[in-house]
Amino acid sequence: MIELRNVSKTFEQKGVRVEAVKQANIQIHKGEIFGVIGYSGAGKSSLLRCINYLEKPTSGSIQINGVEMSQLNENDLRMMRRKIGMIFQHFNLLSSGTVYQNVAAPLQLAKVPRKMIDAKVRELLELVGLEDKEKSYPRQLSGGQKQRVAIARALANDPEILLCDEATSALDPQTTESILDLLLDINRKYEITIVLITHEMHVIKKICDRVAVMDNGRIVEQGSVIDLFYSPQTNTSRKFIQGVFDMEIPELLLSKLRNSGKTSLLLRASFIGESVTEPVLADLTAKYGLRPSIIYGNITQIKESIFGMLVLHITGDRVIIENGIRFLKEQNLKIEVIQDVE
Ligand SMILES: Nc1ncnc2c1ncn2[C@@H]1O[C@H](COP(=O)(O)OP(=O)(O)OP(=O)(O)O)[C@@H](O)[C@H]1O
Repeated sequence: MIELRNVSKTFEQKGVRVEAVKQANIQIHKGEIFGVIGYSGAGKSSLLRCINYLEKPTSGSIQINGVEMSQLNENDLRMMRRKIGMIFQHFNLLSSGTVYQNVAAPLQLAKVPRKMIDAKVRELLELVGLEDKEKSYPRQLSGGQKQRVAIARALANDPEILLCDEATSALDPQTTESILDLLLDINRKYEITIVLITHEMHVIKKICDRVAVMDNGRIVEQGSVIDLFYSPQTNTSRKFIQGVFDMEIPELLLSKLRNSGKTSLLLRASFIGESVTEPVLADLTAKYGLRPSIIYGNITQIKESIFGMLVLHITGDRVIIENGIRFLKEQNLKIEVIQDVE
């Protein structure tokens, strides 16, 4: 439903050209949560703002439900933007308005009758859990509550798409969790397509179905979140994953593992779903006489799937180890040799 084709955005300021987005190609399906992850300056905000034409792309095409955005006049664009809600890192609430007035504002702009506005505002405040705050001003609210008001406001015109610009970056971890739960809830209840940008893999892992990784203006990798964890193709992705699985092996341990004579390998075994690892390792011992030791292990939930990773140290005859690795791969484990520590 959202299609970006060869989208580029170049800024020019005082003779300096910055290519913020370079040739981006993305298709976002209706009802999914799509994340864009990248470090500061990667071009995420520029890309997101191109979707609703807050930034006009320098070149390329953006289509929403088959409508070419560059073909819309000002009025059509305004109507289209009503179908695209947006929330921001710093909430962007009207400080002089109450919670009620903030949520009602887009409905008033759209000239919705007062009675309908009232019913809608109450429904939205209930959805975001702020029924008792309608008379409060933004300054009287916590960060999490402000973001809830912003979400209610973004949903006022029943958008089909919600764009989230680092929506949880200013929040503490616990509040982040509750806002992500709310976004997930909204996505399921209303089947709203959500596009979010973040620099935190945790956010991607918790709620996104698919992800694009941005580096220096380019999309360097995209696909399902689980595939990204299972089989990252770029160093940028690997670094982001390391933020979730801090599996750097201490040098002190590596030097202890370096033994004499036998082949000594460090393997990373990744698995998805219910592949239970323990019997697999026990079978490896029973079948091949190999006795790997577990150096590191982690298991986590990626949206509705289970993803696990083990780092194993294995010693023995190289041919037997190779047979053992083949056996592990047959059990649906992804095996990578991280280091030959011989
Ligand atoms: N309006 C603008 N004028 C000039 N340069 C801009 C403008 N907006 C963004 N840029 C530049 O484009 C590049 C990408 O910025 P952008 O904000 O899109 O990245 P980002 O990944 O969202 O980073 P952050 O997470 O720090 O916001 C940066 O070099 C930035 O300085």
